[in-house]
Amino acid sequence: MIFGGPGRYIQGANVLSKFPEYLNKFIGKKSLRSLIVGGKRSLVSCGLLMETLKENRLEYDEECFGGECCNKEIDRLSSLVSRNDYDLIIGIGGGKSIDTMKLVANLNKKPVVVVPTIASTDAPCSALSVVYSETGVFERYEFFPRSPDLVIVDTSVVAKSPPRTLVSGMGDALATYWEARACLRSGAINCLGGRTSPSSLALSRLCYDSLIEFGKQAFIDCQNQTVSTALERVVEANTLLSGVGFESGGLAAAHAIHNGFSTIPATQKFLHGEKVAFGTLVQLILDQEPKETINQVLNFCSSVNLPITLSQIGINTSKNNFITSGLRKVAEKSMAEGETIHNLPYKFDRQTIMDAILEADKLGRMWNVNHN
Ligand SMILES: NC(=O)c1ccc[n+]([C@@H]2O[C@H](COP(=O)([O-])OP(=O)(O)OC[C@H]3O[C@@H](n4cnc5c(N)ncnc54)[C@H](O)[C@@H]3O)[C@@H](O)[C@H]2O)c1
Ligand SMILES: [Zn+2]
Repeated sequence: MIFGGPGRYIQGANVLSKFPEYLNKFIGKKSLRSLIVGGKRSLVSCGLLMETLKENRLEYDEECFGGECCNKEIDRLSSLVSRNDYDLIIGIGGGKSIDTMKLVANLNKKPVVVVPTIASTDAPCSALSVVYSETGVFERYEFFPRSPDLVIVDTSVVAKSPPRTLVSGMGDALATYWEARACLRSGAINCLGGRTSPSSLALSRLCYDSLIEFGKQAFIDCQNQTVSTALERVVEANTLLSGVGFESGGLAAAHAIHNGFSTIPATQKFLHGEKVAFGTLVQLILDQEPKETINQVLNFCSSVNLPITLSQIGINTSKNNFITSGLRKVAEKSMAEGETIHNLPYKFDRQTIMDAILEADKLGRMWNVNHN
């Protein structure tokens, strides 16, 4: 088995004020010239980071992220790094800018510090990036020899982020235990090239249990911009536990179904974790999980507004040609060679996957009718 994790993971309210101290302690250099890259809103939300760098006379340049982790953006930022020979790369924001900067840092053999400003995915801790086309269609996973050197999550920044992004992170984290368990059962190879470790399964389970126990309260606390125990526990679940859990545990159907949905343009305005949540439901159906488990997941999703039907991820099954051609495209993409759906302990044909997607939608619609 192979188990991996970030060099150091730091989480708490206002931890960004100690950024120089952490750099010194964990990156091991006193004077560094950094490139900071993030989206406009994430750069604004990290004012404390910039102030602290200035106070400590640490040089940095800021660059705005273009919005997609695609070859064009990777090349643009990579040439900026090689032209200026920065000592350190700081990727801030959501999953896309973080993935881009992990990739850029690895291409240029520079240390990378990740500062998530939203707890929307488990991208911060992993040693891989997900690359898309310029129009947002999933292309490939890029794997690196090392995990990020440092991940710093300031929960006072996350508490002020849009609650929908925290919820999306819960959707991404919801899949982790079920996917890792499938990999352990099938003996699949995890994202690091080894077998799933029991430790990663235990962390994935803690991730799932944290969501069930604290998810709804964390959602309320984020709406009130309050750093609370529930928020801390969910940020840890979304970022650290899910990150280590999926990477050392392995991915399976939930993420493959998500990648399948990337072929449907109407789903692209929905966040990664929102589609992964629906993919989790599909995997539970493929896994023939008992009704109680499926109901627990449906109940959790609806308590935090995670999608449980196709229409909640933008697909109108009665109006467009989803049933006649879209559904087949989703199933085909999710079954492409190398896709993580093949990590399930049994083999499926395309029809079974199409049926499972429709069954998940049916259960979700019934749940909404009976509980709203
Ligand atoms: N590498 C991995 O291990 C891994 C794991 C999971 C997901 N991912 C990838 O992550 C990506 C999805 O990430 P995402 O859901 O975070 O989307 P995203 O990166 O597009 O971010 C969502 C939105 O939040 C905004 N945002 C960021 N910080 C903000 C703040 N403080 N306040 C307000 N808005 C803010 C961003 O500008 C963006 O518009 C996908 O490409 C997915 O494949 C990668
Ligand atoms: Zn994910």
